[in-house]
Amino acid sequence: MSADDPRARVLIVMGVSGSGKSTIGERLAERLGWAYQDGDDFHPPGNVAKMSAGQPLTDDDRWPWLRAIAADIDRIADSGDHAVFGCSALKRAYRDILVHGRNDVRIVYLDGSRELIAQRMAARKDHFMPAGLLDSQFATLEKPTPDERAITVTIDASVAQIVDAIVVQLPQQQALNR
Ligand SMILES: Nc1ncnc2c1ncn2[C@@H]1O[C@H](COP(=O)(O)OP(=O)(O)OP(=O)(O)O)[C@@H](O)[C@H]1O
Ligand SMILES: O=C(O)[C@H](O)[C@@H](O)[C@H](O)[C@H](O)CO
Repeated sequence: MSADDPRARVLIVMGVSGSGKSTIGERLAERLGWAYQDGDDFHPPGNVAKMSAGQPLTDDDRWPWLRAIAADIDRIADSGDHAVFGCSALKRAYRDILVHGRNDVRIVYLDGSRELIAQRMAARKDHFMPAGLLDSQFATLEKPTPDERAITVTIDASVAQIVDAIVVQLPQQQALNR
């Protein structure tokens, strides 16, 4: 990111299920003094029921969900507020709905191996998402391309190290704003 970039108002922390979106997103928001919003809270009940039953979502299941998140991102950024959103945003077309050309909305990609994420999901309790959906999450994933100017961090590190790695990649002035 160059120094003349406008300051981001919204960061979208993306990645497959179990990559750490909620964990990292909450800590990053706390560090920046911003609100945290979880994309899972925008799913219609039918989507959650489907995933809980071990069925992957289709594009058609995801479009209305993504549009609802995009509307909330616009509301927050347009009002001059800030937030971190945790949202899988697995495909480029999904991210295009969320970002739609805004340069005050930036992507943070949590990059990790299937093995590490499967281990973390196996250890996780009280979550609707079955570990059996991880293969379909990876099959659907389109990693951000350079033109998306995403901040990419490896998740094979402590939560504090990952948050630090994100913050140092934010424009300098913003990183100091905490
Ligand atoms: N850096 C880390 N080191 C160790 N454990 C981690 C790390 N990041 C996340 N975890 C753990 O991995 C599990 C998955 O993390 P989390 O629930 O935040 O992922 P998620 O991407 O939000 O998942 P989902 O999309 O399914 O809601 C949790 O049990 C969390 O405590
Ligand atoms: O697009 C999707 O398939 C969904 O967003 C999933 O990724 C879940 O919402 C989440 O990751 C489970 O907790």
